[in-house]
Amino acid sequence: MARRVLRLAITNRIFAEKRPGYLSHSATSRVTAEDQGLRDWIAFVLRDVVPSSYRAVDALTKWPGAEEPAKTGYALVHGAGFWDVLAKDPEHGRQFAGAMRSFATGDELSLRHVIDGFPWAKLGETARVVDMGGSTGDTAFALTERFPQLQVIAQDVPDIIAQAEQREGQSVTFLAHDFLAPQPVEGADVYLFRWILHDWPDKYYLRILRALIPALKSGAKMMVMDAILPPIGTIPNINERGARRFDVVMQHLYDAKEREMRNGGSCSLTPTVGFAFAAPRSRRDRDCQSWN
Ligand SMILES: C[S@@+](CC[C@H](N)C(=O)[O-])C[C@H]1O[C@@H](n2cnc3c(N)ncnc32)[C@H](O)[C@@H]1O
Repeated sequence: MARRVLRLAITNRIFAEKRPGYLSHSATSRVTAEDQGLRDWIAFVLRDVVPSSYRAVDALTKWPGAEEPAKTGYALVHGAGFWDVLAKDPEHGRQFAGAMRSFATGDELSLRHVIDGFPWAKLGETARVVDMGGSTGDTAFALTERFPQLQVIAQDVPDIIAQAEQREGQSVTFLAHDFLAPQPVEGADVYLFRWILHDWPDKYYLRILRALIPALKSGAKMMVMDAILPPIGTIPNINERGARRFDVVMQHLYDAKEREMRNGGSCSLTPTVGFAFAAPRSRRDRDCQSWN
């Protein structure tokens, strides 16, 4: 059986059989063996995404219009919502954080868009940045590496924060915090949401924003980094397909969505709770927006 499966894999350039009966690595199998993040990504797709998609129609039929992360194709497969499963299974959480790290290794989702997309240096010497749902700190470390004067606080759920490690010569503060609860870090200059709001249906999105408001000082910025769905057919098909694939996966995993450009993308609901639009900043000048 192994020979049959491996020979199928070889047709996808995974492993090679240069001499009949002798298996060797191909570039693809070698990078998979050596790159833990890539393996985490593959595990995320196979264990979380694909089975959830298979049950998505069942979930929509059972709970139409639910707007509940625990009423999804994912929940039908795993018996609970995505975030609840991760909270009980640290290895699953580690794997998800690894998958996120792996996503950021490609140019499209690179951390350099956070670093280059905003004039961080102009925030001043004592500026504080809170990375909401900041995982094990990749974004926070990228920011402090380039802008050592910034004080960056990475917040996430307790199990993820427990897995975060300091990096030599850099200092990031890690804080377990549920962003549905009132924000404990008051008066920061920037509250960053990188790949957060697209994980949440509107009802929860508004709860996240409302929980932040009492901590805001005058002039504080809320920075959102998410994809924005363009009007259909207005960008190259390969890019649009990628964005719409993410949109549908957000539904299957969390009953959430990528938001549309005509509604202000992932900033669409911010005016509802009193935020004002400041400026779009992105590599395409339109798919990341900052609000204050
Ligand atoms: C899609 S990941 C994005 C991670 C990170 N911002 C990045 O850019 O790679 C979403 C993050 O939100 C965190 N998260 C989920 N629910 C949360 C909650 N209630 N409070 C705080 N963080 C949460 C997850 O643990 C995860 O790290």
